[in-house]
Amino acid sequence: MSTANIRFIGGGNMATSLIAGLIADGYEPHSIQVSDPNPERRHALQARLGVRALASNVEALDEAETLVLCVKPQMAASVCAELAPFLAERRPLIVSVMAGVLEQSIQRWLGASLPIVRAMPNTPAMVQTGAIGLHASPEVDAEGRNRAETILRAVGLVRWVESESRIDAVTAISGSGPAYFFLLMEALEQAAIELGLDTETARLLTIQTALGAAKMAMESDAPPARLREQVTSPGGTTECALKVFDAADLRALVERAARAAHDRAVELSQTLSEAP
Ligand SMILES: NC(=O)C1=CN([C@@H]2O[C@H](COP(=O)(O)OP(=O)(O)OC[C@H]3O[C@@H](n4cnc5c(N)ncnc54)[C@H](O)[C@@H]3O)[C@@H](O)[C@H]2O)C=CC1
Ligand SMILES: O=C(O)[C@@H]1CCC=N1
Repeated sequence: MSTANIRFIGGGNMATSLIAGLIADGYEPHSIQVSDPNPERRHALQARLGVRALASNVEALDEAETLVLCVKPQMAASVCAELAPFLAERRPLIVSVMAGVLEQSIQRWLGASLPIVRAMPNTPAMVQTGAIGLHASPEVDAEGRNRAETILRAVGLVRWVESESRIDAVTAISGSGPAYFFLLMEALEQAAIELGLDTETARLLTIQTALGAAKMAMESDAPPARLREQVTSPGGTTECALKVFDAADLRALVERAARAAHDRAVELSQTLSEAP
């Protein structure tokens, strides 16, 4: 099995991030095809990334070895029903990045127990710094697991999870996670402006600080708590700021936010598994 001929159904934000990351890793644009009903999306994908973008999902399947489902969860049932007659014989490996869509639901809509890998990537895949959780249905053989892992590893760090339900936890942490960090960046940038820095300086210092903290956390043997302590001089400035976060119980707030994302993924799984 090769990783060649990857087909994407749905060419929105997540597909664009994955395709951009794959091309940056050396995948040939002509080995990738994508379908999307939105002509602007198709134009952007073709112009920016050089991949073939089609209006028809069925036409995009042409010579598919790996099929990546990148539509919104609410579109999953109708898209699978449309593709079903064209997949049963070919049996490509199906990779679904859809949040809250169960492997069994996809198989039911496709009318066949095709091999499904659920992947939960995030948009930093675009810059090959994605964080990706994977789970394989029992139909996926070693080659299929290897292929999915090879494709996703091209765009970031990959971790397999043992049970499918853990994909909902991955969704809440790394799938949605970039938005949490972007929110913090927005807030810090705004605070910098309030404190008198010009807009460009506020943005650059904020982004570089986030990058530096992430790089240090990744490269250091010390856990984040220790790295935080190294910044926090007794009686100094950081201590004052952290006291404000503690008073608002930031940790509990973060846990509640992650749980809300997780619970929404579970809710989607349940609702969509009951869809006809
Ligand atoms: N955006 C993110 O950070 C992440 C998204 N995901 C998952 O990726 C999937 C896509 O999300 P986004 O890319 O953010 O959404 P999006 O709205 O940017 O992209 C969805 C694309 O599907 C297209 N589409 C609509 N109907 C279609 C059809 N019948 N056939 C083919 N394409 C169709 C739309 O035109 C749109 O371009 C979702 O299931 C989401 O749960 C997973 C991880 C992270
Ligand atoms: O917000 C969402 O539902 C998708 C899944 C993870 C990130 N974006």
